[in-house]
Amino acid sequence: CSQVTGGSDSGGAAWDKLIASSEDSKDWVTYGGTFDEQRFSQLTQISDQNVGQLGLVWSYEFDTNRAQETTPLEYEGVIYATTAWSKVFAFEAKTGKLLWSYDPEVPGEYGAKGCCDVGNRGAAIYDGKLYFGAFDGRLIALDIKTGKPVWSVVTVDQSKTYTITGAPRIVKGKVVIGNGGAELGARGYVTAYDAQTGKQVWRFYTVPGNPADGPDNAASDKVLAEKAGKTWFGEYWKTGGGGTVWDSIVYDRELDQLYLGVGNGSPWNHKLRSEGKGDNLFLSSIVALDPDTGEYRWHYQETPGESWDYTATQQITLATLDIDGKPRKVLMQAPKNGFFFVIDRTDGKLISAKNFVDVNWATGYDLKTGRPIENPKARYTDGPQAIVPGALGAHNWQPMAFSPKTGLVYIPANHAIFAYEDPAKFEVREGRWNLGLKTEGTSPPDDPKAMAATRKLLSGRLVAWDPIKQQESWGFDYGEPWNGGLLTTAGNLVFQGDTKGNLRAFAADSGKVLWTANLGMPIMAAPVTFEVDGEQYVAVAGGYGGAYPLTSAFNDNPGPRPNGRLFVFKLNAKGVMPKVEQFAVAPANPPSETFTAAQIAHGQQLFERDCWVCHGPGAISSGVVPDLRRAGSLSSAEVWKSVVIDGVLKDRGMISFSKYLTADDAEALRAYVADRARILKQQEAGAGK
Ligand SMILES: O=C(O)c1cc(C(=O)O)c2c(n1)C(=O)C(=O)c1cc(C(=O)O)[nH]c1-2
Ligand SMILES: [Ca+2]
Repeated sequence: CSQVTGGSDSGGAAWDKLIASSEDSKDWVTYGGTFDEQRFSQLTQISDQNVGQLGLVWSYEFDTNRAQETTPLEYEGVIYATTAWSKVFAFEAKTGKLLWSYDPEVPGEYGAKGCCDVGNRGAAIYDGKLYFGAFDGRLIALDIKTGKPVWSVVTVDQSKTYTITGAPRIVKGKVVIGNGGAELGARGYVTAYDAQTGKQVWRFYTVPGNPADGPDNAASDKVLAEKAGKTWFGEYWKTGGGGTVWDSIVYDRELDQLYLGVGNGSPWNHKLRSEGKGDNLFLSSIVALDPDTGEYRWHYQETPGESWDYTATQQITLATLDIDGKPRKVLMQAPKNGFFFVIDRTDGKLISAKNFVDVNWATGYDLKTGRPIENPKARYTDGPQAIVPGALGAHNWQPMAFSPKTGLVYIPANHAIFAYEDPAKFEVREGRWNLGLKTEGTSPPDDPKAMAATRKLLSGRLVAWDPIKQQESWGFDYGEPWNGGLLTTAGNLVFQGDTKGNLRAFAADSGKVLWTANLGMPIMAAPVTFEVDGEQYVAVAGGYGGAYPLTSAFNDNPGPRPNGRLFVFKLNAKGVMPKVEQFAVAPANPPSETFTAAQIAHGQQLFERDCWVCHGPGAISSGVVPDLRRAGSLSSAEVWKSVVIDGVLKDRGMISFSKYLTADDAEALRAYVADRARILKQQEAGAGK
């Protein structure tokens, strides 16, 4: 195995400078560390011999307790970190001194447009500027020295439910950015802008639009007309079709090619999206483009006719692997659907695919056709099905890492099942979730024994995967899914954080745990490493949120959550871990009044339609947003209505639902949550609390 190096890039002096610093492991200048997104550092000062002496240099408390997903960048002694709500901070790496910060002031109500919290995964550095996407769809360029805005463009139709959570990528003088929104209804695309001016260069739509509207006048017109259009049926455009590129965008310098990781269908349910017919290109695909023009080169579709939120947006890693005695230029991906893909990046042909976790939707891949061999029941067309991996994915946005030294890929894997069922009726609800699934009647059971049995089906694992043999080399188990992203180094190390706040260093070859520090809060983000003045540092952001905490009733800690923090380590540093405030959990707060059974039942139906996606199934929250069973507002019909109908908390993301709910509906919701609070109170009393 070897790193991807060389290539004949022609992007001018600034581009050459970025390439040079990306290849020098001293700085961490791109999202994935290098252009090949291996998240492998050549630095060896911190190694398997001395990692036990790693200590805290400094930490910095951010001003938000929402999802912290950032991969910080480090360039010439300065760390640049993004936070939830798309804020940016610049620190002197050695001391933690804040040099500047920038808040794009994303309107709080925009939070309700996100499927999966208001996180931001990172920024891009180029030619004296720092580029990042704001949650409300803006792409912003800051002066890297001062943090002052240089230009800003709106990349989406802000009247719709588009969001940006992913990092922009730099390609030869252009900034490329995608967007998210396919749970609510979106048509995916990426856009390239001139890095100097913010002027649009090209746009590529990943799925066809409404044929009645004619071509888009975009780089994708030809391939959508000639190839993709034929694979769609019905009135898919009513919900946009999906295919959002919300995370991975990778530039291949050897082949001068851009790869997009394309997302799930909108709605999820293939039957409702496309009459159950057709592959629906380019959903759940990796698409290769000409980076100069945005024109299509090839694609490989991982999940044809996607129906489970199986995105192919997950990290795309480039490498050269020796396969059957021949060096092959490959890309590797461990997408949501649970199979590890090795793909020839010269032509998009599937080389191998093997499941890296338990899966039941398919038994394998036919290497001749490149298609999955599906379990005939997986499409839930004849009744509900419990499918694994579920919508959370066997692997989500948490970055994986590849060490050319060990030849292993380190995957932060989830084991999480999901029940899919056709709805009785599907009506598009503009601005809200449009999955095309039955969500009513899917709340978790109250019986603690049944809850415990379900909880057992959820776990996580660090999988050290051999991509040539397509088998696990070693693994490390976690009791919960949603653990942190990965970093690997030439010092034979792998770093990963977990949901319990433990940051560990493992021996990259054997998996032996060599060092652990507890940061006092869950860690989802990936660590990075860099060198300043001859000393190697490791940095990672702590903080919880994102898709799993919001939509799961099985979080081990109901919150409220402390603010996220950036932590920086080096050898022999003696900094004391900050005392992270652990908030007391408020007791259940059922109001004394009684509600009718009809009210409660109606409220449950509405909750299971509109509320669970943030406040948790059965109103059991992760504490990332409030646990309503414990909320003060529950005691007062008036206060409750002021929130749900009048939108008094819209600046915190809790918009007015007056478009979707009447005042009577809001009161029914209060009745349901009150009932949930009453049950929680009984459980608390039973537990002697
Ligand atoms: O379909 C989409 O457009 C879209 C967007 C995003 C996003 O932008 O964060 C996520 C997802 N899907 C998704 O399926 C998912 O599991 C997910 C997790 C997260 C997160 O930040 O924790 N975002 C997203
Ligand atoms: Ca999605």
